[in-house]
Amino acid sequence: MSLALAGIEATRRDFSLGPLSLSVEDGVTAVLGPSGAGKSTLLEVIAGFETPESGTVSLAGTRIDGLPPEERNVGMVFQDAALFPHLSVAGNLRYGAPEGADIERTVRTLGIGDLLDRDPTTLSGGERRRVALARTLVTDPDALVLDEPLSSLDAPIRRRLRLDLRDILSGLDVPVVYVTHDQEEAAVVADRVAVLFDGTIRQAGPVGTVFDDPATPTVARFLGVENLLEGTVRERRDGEATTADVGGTTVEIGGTTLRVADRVETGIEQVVVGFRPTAIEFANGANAENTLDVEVERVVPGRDGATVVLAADGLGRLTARTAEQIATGDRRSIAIDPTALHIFPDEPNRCP
Ligand SMILES: Nc1ncnc2c1ncn2[C@@H]1O[C@H](COP(=O)(O)OP(=O)(O)OP(=O)(O)O)[C@@H](O)[C@H]1O
Repeated sequence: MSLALAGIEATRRDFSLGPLSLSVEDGVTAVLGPSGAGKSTLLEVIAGFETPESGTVSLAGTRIDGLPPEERNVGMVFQDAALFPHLSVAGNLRYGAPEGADIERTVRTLGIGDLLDRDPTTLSGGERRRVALARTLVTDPDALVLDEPLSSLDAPIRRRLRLDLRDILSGLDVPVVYVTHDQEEAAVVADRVAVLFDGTIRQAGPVGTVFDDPATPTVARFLGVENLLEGTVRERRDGEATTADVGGTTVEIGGTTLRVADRVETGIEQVVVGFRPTAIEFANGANAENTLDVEVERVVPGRDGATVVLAADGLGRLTARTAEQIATGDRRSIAIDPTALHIFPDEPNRCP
């Protein structure tokens, strides 16, 4: 089964979604984007609650965009996981389930057997999400869309449930569109990701590809590539891009040069170089590449080490993450692995 959107354009007062095309195969595709990007609007176009001005929505090759929501067989799980308060959990599951629905199997899959006699108002947030998902799954949908299904849950429950969701959703054999603004959640639950900004898809592909190789500085910044620096190409070198054989590109940024293992086409001079805070190492070895002297401006302790703001001559401020003992005012030497640097060649892709 595949779900395909082609040339979708929808307007909501001041907001325009699209033009947008997206193909979703069986398995989980996360739609990831900041608040107001149009993620919910996109789901509503798929489920039939929003009518686009142009474009088509097809399921298994058949157009469904002319059908009302109840005839599309697209299951939708809403953000607030609303259940019928006057029915028990079992009553909620039976309500709307088609003749012969395998409620028993869904109950087992979601591990909610103990909850069947409960009044929905007595459920915890996590339990309510499971029941809301179960209620949608018993309708045996041909496609499933979920709008931030784990929002407003406590972090530990969220972490546990997203692992469960991964197993449950990927076992369904239908296309699943999973909306979230949380990149970690997307990486755990989904196998593909589409990044939505200002109503358009900026990049779509396997989770690993999009996270490792963001297409533009805007996508990169959203995915945690916090250091983005504008520079000029000084040298292009062939050869294996390894530490032993210095291939790649040399970029000058404010009088400092950085070697990037990526290549840049001839003719492109102005680039943006990006790297994650974790790409910065506090160097001990003198022969590490891309070594810079920095001053520690700020240290913010965190769960996985500290986030550190560094002032680097010529480069401005950099953000690093480290478990090392470090204090404001320290002068340190850092090294940035050339293979951890991204290079964005296009002129319109300036630092966001
Ligand atoms: N019913 C509506 N009427 C008018 N404008 C709307 C309506 N629903 C959403 N919008 C606007 O459309 C834009 C996109 O909203 P949407 O809810 O799709 O974004 P989102 O990416 O899901 O955001 P969030 O992560 O905050 O839920 C926003 O600017 C919002 O204010």
